[in-house]
Amino acid sequence: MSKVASALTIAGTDPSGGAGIQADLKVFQERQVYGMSVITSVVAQNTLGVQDVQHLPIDFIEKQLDAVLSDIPPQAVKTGMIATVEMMELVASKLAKTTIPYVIDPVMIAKSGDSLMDITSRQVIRNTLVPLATVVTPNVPEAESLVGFEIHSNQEAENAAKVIVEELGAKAAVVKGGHLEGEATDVLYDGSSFSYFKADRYETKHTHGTGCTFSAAITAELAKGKSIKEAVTVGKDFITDAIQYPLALGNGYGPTNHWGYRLKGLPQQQEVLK
Ligand SMILES: Nc1ncnc2c1ncn2[C@@H]1O[C@H](COP(=O)(O)OP(=O)(O)O)[C@@H](O)[C@H]1O
Ligand SMILES: Cc1ncc(COP(=O)(O)O)c(N)n1
Repeated sequence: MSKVASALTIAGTDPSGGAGIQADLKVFQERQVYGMSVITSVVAQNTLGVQDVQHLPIDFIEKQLDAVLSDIPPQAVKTGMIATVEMMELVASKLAKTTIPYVIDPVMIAKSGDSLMDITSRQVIRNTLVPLATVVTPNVPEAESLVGFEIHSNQEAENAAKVIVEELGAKAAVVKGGHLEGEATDVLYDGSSFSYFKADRYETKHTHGTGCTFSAAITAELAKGKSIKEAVTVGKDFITDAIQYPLALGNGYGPTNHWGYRLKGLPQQQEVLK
């Protein structure tokens, strides 16, 4: 009997399937990792935006965490949408008792512009969850919020990654360049050196869930025992293929293609822009 690695995502939902828990579980499966999930908030959203959010009661989130952690301890954990201070404190108290590799995607605002984390929590995440992280994967606005200065270049992204590690206490940080100009370049700092992960930038509006997909792939690789640098390399390839072979679903910012990597080498699909 072969033993499969397992990974846990603690996040909000996306009934349209492109982001949040639904995206994470698809990516875990694609990376041959057994996926588990704890839901923090139920979100009524689609490719057009967020229509409504219901946070689950804190004691019920705790019951879900205890149910999973006491029965099938994962080899890696990721958090996505953790909207409130209470939720951050709960998750931090559980993860502080473990040594499981932990990826934080500090989800703050959806691609549609809707807020997924309240303003106070954006400050509190720095002191609660970030110090526990193996890797933090902020996009540019999230990194700016974490470090308190603006990022317009790869050099400023490097500075931000360094602050997240050396001042906020994460083991490593990848500042993603999806929101910058030019190539889609992400900067990793692991406490000793910087690594650059570069890909062509594709002209597409189907970027709903890119951050979730990237961080879930990194989590899956850490669960399999890969190093941080190896995991980010796989995550970058995985998200690039997921963006490169879009599905053209929905009427807004469509989801990425979570099996895009299987199409590697084929001509890029034609987008059907609606
Ligand atoms: N248009 C694009 N073409 C290629 N890669 C992209 C594109 N947009 C984002 N990426 C990549 O997707 C990943 C997620 O980045 P980003 O979109 O910035 O995150 P988020 O979803 O958190 O805003 C990063 O590796 C980034 O470089
Ligand atoms: C529940 C949930 N979590 C995260 C995102 C962010 O998605 P993106 O990766 O497009 O910023 C989202 N829209 N919904």
